[in-house]
Amino acid sequence: MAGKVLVTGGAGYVGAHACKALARAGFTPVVFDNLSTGWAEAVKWGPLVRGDLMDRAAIDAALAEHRPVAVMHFAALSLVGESMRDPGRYWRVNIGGALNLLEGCAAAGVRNFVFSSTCATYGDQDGVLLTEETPQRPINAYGGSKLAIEGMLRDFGAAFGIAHVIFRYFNVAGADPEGEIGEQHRPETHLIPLMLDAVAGRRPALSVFGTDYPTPDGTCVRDYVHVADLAEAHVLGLRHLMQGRGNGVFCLGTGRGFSVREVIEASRAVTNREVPVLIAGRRPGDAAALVSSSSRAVQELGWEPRHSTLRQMIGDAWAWAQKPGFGA
Ligand SMILES: O=c1ccn([C@@H]2O[C@H](COP(=O)(O)OP(=O)(O)O[C@H]3O[C@H](CO)[C@H](O)[C@H](O)[C@H]3O)[C@@H](O)[C@H]2O)c(=O)[nH]1
Repeated sequence: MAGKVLVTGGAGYVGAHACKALARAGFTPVVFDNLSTGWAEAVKWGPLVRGDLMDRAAIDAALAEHRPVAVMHFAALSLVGESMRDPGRYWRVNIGGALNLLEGCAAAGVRNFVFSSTCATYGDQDGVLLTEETPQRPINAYGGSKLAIEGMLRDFGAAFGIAHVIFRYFNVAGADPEGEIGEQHRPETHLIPLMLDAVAGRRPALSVFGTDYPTPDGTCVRDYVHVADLAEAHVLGLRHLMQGRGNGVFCLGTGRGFSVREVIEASRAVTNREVPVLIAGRRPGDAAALVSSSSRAVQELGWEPRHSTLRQMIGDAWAWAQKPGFGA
C-alpha cells in the first residue's frame, strides 16, 4: 500500500476520477468534502470525511487521524459566470479554504501537495498557445482566486518545505470509461453535458454563447481534455513529488482547440442525433480561445492523454448521460 492521500473535493467531478486513479495506483484516497457540490455516491475508493475547508479544526482532525503522505486540493468554487456575479464569495471561499488547508499541512508536516489550477488564470490572450511560462492575466474572479493560490503555494513551499505540483486544467470533459462515475453538477453549466441533455430531450435546446468571437467560426475555442487522462496526470504528479523531483507547474490540455460549433458537429457523429441549438449572446467572463501546450507534462511526467479525442469524450459523457446518475 502506497499510503493515504487526502483529497479535498474528492466527491466532485475531477476529484472523484482522481480518487479512482489513485486507488488503481495503490494509494488510499481519503476524501474531505462538504458535499456542497459533490456526491457521497462518487466516493467509492476510500473513506469520506464530511468537512468544510473554512473549518480549520476539521482539517487538523482529518490530517491527524489519517496522516496522509500527500494532499490533493480540488475543492473550490469553479464557475466562471458565477464568479463574475458574486466575486466576494469566490475570493472568500477559494482563498480562505486554501489558506486553512496550507496552514494545516504546514502544522501537520504534510510535505507533498498537488493543486488544481486552471487555464482561467491566463485570461484572454488572443489565441496564442498557452504554456507554463505565458504571463497570467485572469479576467474573472475564479481565475483570479486560483492565481492567488498558486502564489500562496510558492510562499508556503518556501517557508515550510511543502513540495508542490500545480496543474492548470483546460476544459475537462468526458466520464469514467468504465462508467462508474461521471460529470453531474447542480446546476449544470458546462457545454458537453448541457448539449447532451438537449440531445436527450431533457432540455429544449443548447444555447450557444456568442457567435461573434474572433475565432474561425465565431464561437469560443477550448482545449478539451478527458477527465480520465487528467486523473492519471495527478498520479504522475504525486509520484514526481514523492520521488523528490521538486516543484512543478504543468498545463493539462491536448494542444488542439475545438470551437463550440465543432463540438456540436462531433456530437452528431457520436449520437446520431441532432443538437437543438439556440444562438445566444456572449457569456460574461469567457475568453475567445484557450488552448494549451501540454508538452511539459508529456516530457517531464511521461503523461499520455490517451482518451482525449472529442469522439471519446463525448462518447463517454453520452454513456454516462444515459445512466440514472447520482441522487437518482
Ligand atoms: O450552455 C453553454 C455552455 C457553454 N458554452 C460555451 O462552451 C464553452 C465551454 O464552456 P464551459 O462552461 O463548458 O467551460 P468553461 O470554458 O467556461 O469552463 C472551464 O474552464 C474554465 C476556465 O476558463 C474553468 O476552469 C471551468 O471550471 C471549466 O469548466 C465556452 O465557450 C462557453 O461559452 C455555450 O456556448 N453554451
